Amino acid sequence: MENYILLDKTVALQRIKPIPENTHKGTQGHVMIVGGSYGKIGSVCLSAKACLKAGAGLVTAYVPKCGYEIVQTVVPEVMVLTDDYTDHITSVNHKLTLNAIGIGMGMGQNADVQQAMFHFLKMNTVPMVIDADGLNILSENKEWLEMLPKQTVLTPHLKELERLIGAWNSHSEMLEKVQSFSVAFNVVVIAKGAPTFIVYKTSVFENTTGNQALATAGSGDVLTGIVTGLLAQQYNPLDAAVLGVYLHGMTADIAAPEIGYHAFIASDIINYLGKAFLTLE
Ligand SMILES: NC(=O)C1=CN([C@@H]2O[C@H](COP(=O)(O)OP(=O)(O)OC[C@H]3O[C@@H](n4cnc5c(N)ncnc54)[C@H](O)[C@@H]3O)[C@@H](O)[C@H]2O)[C@@H](O)CC1
Ligand SMILES: Nc1ncnc2c1ncn2[C@@H]1O[C@H](COP(=O)(O)OP(=O)(O)O)[C@@H](O)[C@H]1O
Ligand SMILES: [Mg+2]
Repeated sequence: MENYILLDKTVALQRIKPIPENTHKGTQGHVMIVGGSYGKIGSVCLSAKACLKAGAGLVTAYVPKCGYEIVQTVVPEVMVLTDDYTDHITSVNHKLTLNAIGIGMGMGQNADVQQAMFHFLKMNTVPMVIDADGLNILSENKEWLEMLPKQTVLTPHLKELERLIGAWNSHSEMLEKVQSFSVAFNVVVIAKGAPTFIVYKTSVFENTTGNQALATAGSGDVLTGIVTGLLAQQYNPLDAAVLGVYLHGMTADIAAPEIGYHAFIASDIINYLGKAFLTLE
């Protein structure tokens, strides 16, 4: 296949940038992570913390009211804005100047949430990563895909991908369908699995890091936080996706000989992220 690239250390090294010595939190990028609903605020905590650990300067979580104390307690470094409603998001109102937005994890898909997503997409021009229920809502309303800012990053696992592009009969057909989808809507697609593929138009990157330790709740939420954090630091969307996937997988590769596959949880991806970055120093 044309433009088929194995995403290894060499490819990652070509894309990583050093953090300037004289930078400050205001220039490291401000991210808003939008998501959560009653019982699924943890997904936002994981995403927001991962985003900070990927180097973002400021992170604000936008959650329903029930998430306020949870996020403030679990991740004190993260600022919190709340929706007017208690259990789920009904609108995305903010006056922040943002560099990137990650949206969808734990958000649910009821009618209020879908309306909030529609009005948000109609006005938003900030670079975006869309995950989980954000993707499921787009699958239910495919005409909304036209509203996405160019090179929006979508992070479906294979089930979410099927909802978005329809079923496929072979691996090569899946990649062809993702490529056509990427061209049609000018989006970067992270097709998550074992392995993960990053597709932008005709380019396909096959990731070489990661292992079965990542098969654990919240590991995708963490990936969304990492990619959004990189996007806010002025990586272009494809580079943010490529580097984010590589580093996310690397955490599990570093952890495997130390703690094995069973006990590794999504918070460990966050804990090992520093060591993963160090492999690219
Ligand atoms: N602590 C939390 O608050 C958590 C919240 N989460 C949220 O829970 C909501 C539901 O997410 P789910 O992903 O479980 O729901 P989905 O219904 O989208 O996906 C799960 C289903 O897809 C199937 N599937 C097939 N191939 C798969 C693949 N390669 N990877 C994953 N699943 C595959 C699974 O077997 C399962 O039936 C999302 O909003 C998500 O963000 C989850 O991220 C888990 C942690
Ligand atoms: N066996 C595996 N090998 C490598 N990576 C895996 C494996 N299982 C899961 N992953 C990775 O873990 C993440 C799971 O994402 P997702 O299904 O969205 O989780 P969640 O919604 O619970 O956060 C993806 O990045 C996926 O590539
Ligand atoms: Mg997920």
